[in-house]
Amino acid sequence: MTLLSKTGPGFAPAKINLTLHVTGQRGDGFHLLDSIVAFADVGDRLSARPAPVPSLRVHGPMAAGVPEDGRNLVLKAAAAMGASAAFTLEKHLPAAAGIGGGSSDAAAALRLLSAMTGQSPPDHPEVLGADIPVCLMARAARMRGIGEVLSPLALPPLPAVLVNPRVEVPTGAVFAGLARKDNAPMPDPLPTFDDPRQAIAFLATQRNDLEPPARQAQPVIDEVLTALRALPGAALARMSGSGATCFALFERPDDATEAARLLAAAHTGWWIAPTCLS
Ligand SMILES: C[C@@](CO)(OP(=O)(O)O)[C@H](O)COP(=O)(O)OP(=O)(O)OC[C@H]1O[C@@H](n2ccc(N)nc2=O)[C@H](O)[C@@H]1O
Ligand SMILES: Nc1ncnc2c1ncn2[C@@H]1O[C@H](COP(=O)(O)OP(=O)(O)O)[C@@H](O)[C@H]1O
Repeated sequence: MTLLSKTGPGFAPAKINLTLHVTGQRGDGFHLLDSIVAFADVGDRLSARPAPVPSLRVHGPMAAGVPEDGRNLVLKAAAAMGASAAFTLEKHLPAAAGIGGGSSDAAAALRLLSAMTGQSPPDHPEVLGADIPVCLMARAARMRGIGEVLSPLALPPLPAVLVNPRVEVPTGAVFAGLARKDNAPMPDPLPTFDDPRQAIAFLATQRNDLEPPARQAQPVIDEVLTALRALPGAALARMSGSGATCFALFERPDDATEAARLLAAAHTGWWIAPTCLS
């Protein structure tokens, strides 16, 4: 299990798509989305110090396989700002997992460089990655367009358990596996939620359209969803983003903590994090 406190511009929280409707496709192949996005209190930690040449060192429990060269979104973000720093990234989130780890790291780099240089982040961060605008905002939002159209959303804090079965799912391949690209959007405006129970009841009527193609590519996602649905107090279980990370929502934080403990005992190879989404 992993647990981190949520503070500072270098904190790169996990992004969770509580819903993810694919409503169309642009001429350039990118898909139009309608998604409720929330952020966890688990995440990576990025630090930066001024340096004449950009560099990156990655360490931490999920560092294996994460590139330290120009392929890393942290260095791509620095290049987009025309700024230089020596970065250290403490990696706690699994990569290629549907929780925007790389995007959240890139957003943290933009925040840190902005504070360091006084420059504003780029006007179109979606050019770096569709999830980067919402990760720059790092608070609950309705996300539309390909990810660049954002409206802040008031969500009650939602106790949750995140689970990744340690298989990587490439985002582009999951979009390519969609049977339909013109699915219905969410209602507009969205309802308001006074408490977790109301929010969960609404979310249960919505979808993640990427779930069927991701489950086809990685059947272990079915096993994760079944295990989450069997947990005491789990009110809703669903996949985030293009997978394979799934989440269960609870009405009470203690139930999420206990559920994560039970699951970690039964599945020692899975990445499991109790959290609160907001
Ligand atoms: C699906 C989502 C939902 O939040 O999350 P993840 O599964 O990545 O966490 C995001 O839209 C992913 O955003 P991000 O991971 O930044 O994607 P990008 O690097 O921009 O694009 C990777 C590939 O995904 C496809 N893509 C991505 C976003 C989008 N709106 N339409 C697409 O078709 C494209 O094939 C693109 O080449
Ligand atoms: N800082 C980073 N952390 C993790 N992966 C990164 C990072 N920068 C670039 N990548 C590359 O981006 C790919 C997608 O990673 P990630 O953003 O974690 O996935 P997802 O978009 O599914 O949430 C990985 O396969 C990895 O090679």
